[in-house]
Amino acid sequence: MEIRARAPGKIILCGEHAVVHGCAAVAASIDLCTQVLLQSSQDGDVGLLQLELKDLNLQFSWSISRIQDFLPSETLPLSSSVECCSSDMMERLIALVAEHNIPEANIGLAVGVSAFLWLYISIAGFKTAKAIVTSNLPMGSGLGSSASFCVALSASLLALSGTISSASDQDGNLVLGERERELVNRWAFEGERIIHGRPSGIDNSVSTFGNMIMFKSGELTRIKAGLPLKMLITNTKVGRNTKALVAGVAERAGRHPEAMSSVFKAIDAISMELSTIIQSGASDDLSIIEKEEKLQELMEMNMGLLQSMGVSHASIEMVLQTTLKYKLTSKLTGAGGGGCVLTLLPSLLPSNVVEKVIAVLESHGFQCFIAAIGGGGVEVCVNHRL
Ligand SMILES: Nc1ncnc2c1ncn2[C@@H]1O[C@H](COP(=O)(O)OP(=O)(O)OP(=O)(O)O)[C@@H](O)[C@H]1O
Ligand SMILES: C[C@@](O)(CCO)CC(=O)[O-]
Ligand SMILES: [Mg+2]
Repeated sequence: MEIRARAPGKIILCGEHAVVHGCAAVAASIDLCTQVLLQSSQDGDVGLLQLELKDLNLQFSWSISRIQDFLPSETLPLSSSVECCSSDMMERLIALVAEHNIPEANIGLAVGVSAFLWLYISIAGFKTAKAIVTSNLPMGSGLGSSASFCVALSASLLALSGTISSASDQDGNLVLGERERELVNRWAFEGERIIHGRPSGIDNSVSTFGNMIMFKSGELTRIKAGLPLKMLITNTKVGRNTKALVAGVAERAGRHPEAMSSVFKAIDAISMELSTIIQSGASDDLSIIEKEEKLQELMEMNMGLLQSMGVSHASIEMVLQTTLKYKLTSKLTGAGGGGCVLTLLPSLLPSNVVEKVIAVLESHGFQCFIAAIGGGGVEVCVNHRL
């Protein structure tokens, strides 16, 4: 059997970090994704669990009996009853991953590989298989690489275990119902917990369900954009990790509880207003230009509040200043500390302005692209004949 799953990355239009503290945030899927190819019985590889990270040219392999010796197996696999990874289990997973020498430059991968092991064993049990992962999302850059990795893995493993087994459409993709997507999402959240420590769940939710969502206190509301949105994404290429940034904000909130709670509350109000504007249709009193101006103002306010949380970075400030010279508004997206920055491209902006701003940003060593926003969520395709 061969299973393919793909799950999109995301941008956060408003509300990152505050969403971890129960406030509203707005996110949309983008047309960059992580793909997992799961091959169940490999001739000659019986008794092995293999993971290949193709883009990084890295391979991991464990004998199933070694994993069984190492991990308490009484309750595994769990598949339809989602459980979180205990700290004891986490220590064992880290030890299993540490048996492979991950190059120092990729050391952040250790948590991703631990999440793979946890999802694999919890959902599929001790089956022989090989997972090949590819992604065109920049890793650790604010575009939800960790969530799309966990969502694509969870979906493929739930299909392998037979827990999700819907009919296929004409392209061979499983037609996933709401409950099946919900199960994928809950497992992906557990994977995100291993990578992030304290995720809000917004990244895995938008990757699972796609389109545009508002997310608050674990609740997802779908948003139908009435306004065409075009965003330039600038990758500063400054590496950072979401877990450390989220922990840093929590520490600041611990030191200044009243001030930080006001910051979070202001962001909540900005997210609500932003979602209302995005959803308003063409028949609304305000023209598209007026709406775009409001969005720019809200993005600017959100960015100011993110600065006050301590999650900006010199590279992000450089993008803000550069785009401002062209009267364009930008904000960081995702956890900040480097990573990616969004710039709203208003509908009447001449294309030569976009070209000029991209040229200046790229002259600083940044990488710019325009991603399509709001496509579908996770897709799974099962081929029983292989
Ligand atoms: N394709 C992948 N293969 C293996 N591990 C991955 C992959 N993509 C992401 N990861 C794991 O996720 C980590 C990056 O997650 P992190 O949350 O810090 O960044 P992000 O998800 O790209 O950004 P954000 O959370 O701000 O949207 C990597 O260090 C790795 O452990
Ligand atoms: C920084 C954060 O708010 C968004 C990361 O994309 C973390 C989270 O919500 O899990
Ligand atoms: Mg992440």
